Amino acid sequence: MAPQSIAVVGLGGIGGVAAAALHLAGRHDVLACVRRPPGPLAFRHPDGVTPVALRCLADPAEAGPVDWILLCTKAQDTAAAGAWLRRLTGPATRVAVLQNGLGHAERVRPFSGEAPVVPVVVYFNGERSGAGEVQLRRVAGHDMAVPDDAHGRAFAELLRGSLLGAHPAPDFPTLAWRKLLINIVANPLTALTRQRQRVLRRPDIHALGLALLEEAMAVGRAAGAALAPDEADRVWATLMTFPEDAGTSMYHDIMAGRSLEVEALTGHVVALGERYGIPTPLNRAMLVLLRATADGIAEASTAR
Ligand SMILES: NC(=O)C1=CN([C@@H]2O[C@H](COP(=O)(O)OP(=O)(O)OC[C@H]3O[C@@H](n4cnc5c(N)ncnc54)[C@H](OP(=O)(O)O)[C@@H]3O)[C@@H](O)[C@H]2O)C=CC1
Ligand SMILES: CC(C)(CO)C(=O)C(=O)O
Repeated sequence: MAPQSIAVVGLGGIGGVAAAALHLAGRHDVLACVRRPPGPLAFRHPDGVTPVALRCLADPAEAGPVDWILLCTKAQDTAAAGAWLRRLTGPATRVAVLQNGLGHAERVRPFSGEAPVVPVVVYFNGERSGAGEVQLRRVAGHDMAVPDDAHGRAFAELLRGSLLGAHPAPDFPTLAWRKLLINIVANPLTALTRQRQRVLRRPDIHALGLALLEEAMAVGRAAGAALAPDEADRVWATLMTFPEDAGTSMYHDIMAGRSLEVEALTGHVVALGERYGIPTPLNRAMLVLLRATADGIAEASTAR
């Protein structure tokens, strides 16, 4: 693959790790599109800590079309990043969406038009600290999964030689559902308890998590995902392989008083449950708590 121009939109946990890894690999021209230019960044990864000096733009009006856009904002911030997507998209642009949830292409099409979209299931854990550090925590298995088509394979090739890899997966829709299952338990349970993933080791949280998963799995199966009969146990076993000192993206948001990615995760499962006539009372209860918490955060930030 010839050197590509890559714009990473959103330099948080995931965007920070992706931009740093691609920049360090040195094969491509990486630009970070941010709201506020960050100071110097230190990239903490399994092999050590490396300083990275990323080229940054803070004004979409200064951006032009690139080969690849990596959209790394929260799902609810996609529209706010629309000005970046419009300016960065040209006839040869592909958009990789590194966001949790489903429906990646539908979220970005209003802003990137006909550009091919690569939905990316992200498995690695990324954390951006206020101290100018971005940290990659690896999990067992692949860092990311993409559809096994020409654009997905091109995304995997883009990352070749970097600290991150993407696996082109023929059963991508089921993998995306499996990831959503992880997110409808790990994210709300860490955020609402304000504890990192260690809290998932509690037997009472385990029991609640399995019950949330059983409801969501019924919805996933109705939506066509090929989930195993013992999928809930498998999801929990996967969660137990994650570092217990890792947070989740929603945990970091609640601790920092930022908006919460509620509707794309628990909200989506509850909405699909309604569509298919599948009851999801426990997820609905989580949704009420998450929405009330998110509203409280918004009110507190307006009052400041
Ligand atoms: N963190 C993780 O370990 C994982 C996260 N994910 C998913 O990846 C996605 C990204 O999550 P994560 O990296 O944790 O989120 P973060 O909140 O850490 O980062 C999101 C970034 O987007 C930026 N942003 C928001 N709006 C705009 C805008 N209009 N223009 C430019 N930048 C903008 C924010 O900027 P600012 O700094 O100014 O607020 C922030 O830096 C989410 O969908 C999440 O669920 C998936 C797997 C793991
Ligand atoms: C896998 C997990 C729970 C942790 O990285 C995640 O997807 C997130 O934090 O949003």
